[in-house]
Amino acid sequence: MGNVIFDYSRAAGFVSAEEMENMKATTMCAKNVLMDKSGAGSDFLGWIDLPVEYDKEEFQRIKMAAEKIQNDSDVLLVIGIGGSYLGARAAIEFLSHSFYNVLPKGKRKTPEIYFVGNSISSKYIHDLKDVLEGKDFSVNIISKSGTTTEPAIAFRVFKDMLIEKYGREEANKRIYATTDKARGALKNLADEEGYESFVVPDDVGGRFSVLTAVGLLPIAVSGADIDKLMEGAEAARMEALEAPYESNGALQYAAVRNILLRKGKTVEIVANYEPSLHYVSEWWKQLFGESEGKDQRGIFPAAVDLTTDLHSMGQFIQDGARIMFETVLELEESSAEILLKEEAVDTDGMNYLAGKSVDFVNKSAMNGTILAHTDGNVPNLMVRIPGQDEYSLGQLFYFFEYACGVSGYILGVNPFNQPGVESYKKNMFALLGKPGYEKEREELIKRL
Ligand SMILES: O=P(O)(O)OC[C@H]1O[C@H](O)[C@H](O)[C@@H](O)[C@@H]1O
Repeated sequence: MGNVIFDYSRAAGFVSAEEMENMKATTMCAKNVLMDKSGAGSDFLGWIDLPVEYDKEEFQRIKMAAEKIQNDSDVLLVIGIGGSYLGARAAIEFLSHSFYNVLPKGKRKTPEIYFVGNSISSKYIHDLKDVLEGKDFSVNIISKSGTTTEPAIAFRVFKDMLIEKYGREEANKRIYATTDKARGALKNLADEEGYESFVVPDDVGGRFSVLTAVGLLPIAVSGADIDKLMEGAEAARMEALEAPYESNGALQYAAVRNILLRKGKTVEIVANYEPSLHYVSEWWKQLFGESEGKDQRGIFPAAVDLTTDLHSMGQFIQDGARIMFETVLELEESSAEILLKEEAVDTDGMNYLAGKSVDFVNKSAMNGTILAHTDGNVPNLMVRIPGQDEYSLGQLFYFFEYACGVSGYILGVNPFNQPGVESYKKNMFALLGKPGYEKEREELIKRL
């Protein structure tokens, strides 16, 4: 089985071997701070050992719950936001059929899976209720704090719908709560109602939680092999912890992005050439955005889907303000082969591609774009993903998490908190009239 590879050879004109060597001491120091647990946010480092020290008993329960949901539900609703949402969605979209939810029965043996509670859209909730009509469904409510507004609202709606359909007792058997092991509103409710519960460990922050029950239960319901996912993460952990700087992809990625930042490259664009990687990019954006964007510092994490966005954002990347570098997620081998045929009349001028595969065209577009962007002064980094499978994805998740921890310490921030997220919440609570926010409400209303 192949390994996820970090390759910055295409950025050689922007990052020299000497600069990399000069960054070694800083990077190794950041790594040591991470491993010694001596840095800021060190209460949240449980993710480092997850691939080897996860709760095996709970892992079995996750598999059993997934099997029950597969057997008694046409649909699973996954309710969560941020780190309680993006990892599962990234994995399911990457590992499943591109049209998973609409495949005819027989072609898909596992339930349809919909994500809700990741916005406050009435229309979205309303329309999802229509989808559920006449279908058996279960709910996985995921919230570490148990008090996040978006999932709490969605949970109210769909819990009601479950109770109406099945009665309270049966509804409670169809609700799976993933939350804090001992505290919080959701934990209390789960205990009172007897929902099957899974744990978000205290020392694992939301954006680092994909390899806990937060990600694993929905991923298992989709039919993906969560053992292989953990094995991939374990392999990447071994490399991240043990390989020397010169051959350690995660450390090198952390070093290169900080070298580029110090040269004024304040935006990193993750680019993929496969639609099924779209949510991996979204997951990556939260990981790096919440970890590094603080104290008026950080690299702004952006993402494009290519070649789609070459017809929209491509102009800016090639030719706009020179503030960015690009990290290409390259899927080494497509999981499907489509061959182009020769047509009798070559109206569209595409006959020169007859006999070639669509993936050959995609890879040529990718290689051409990398050279064009590099020529346009956008340093290009590559992360090679060996295959569209669980083992590769487990590696990819861990690779980015580890690089993120090290990179945050190089930057000099606490990579494991997110104080800035509270500001909008305070204003929203005040405007909603939440008890305790009366004074803030008065002030805000004057400003509106
Ligand atoms: O799991 P929860 O407590 O509901 O949190 C869900 C998300 O919302 C918060 O506002 C944080 O910014 C995220 O880091 C977190 O992943």
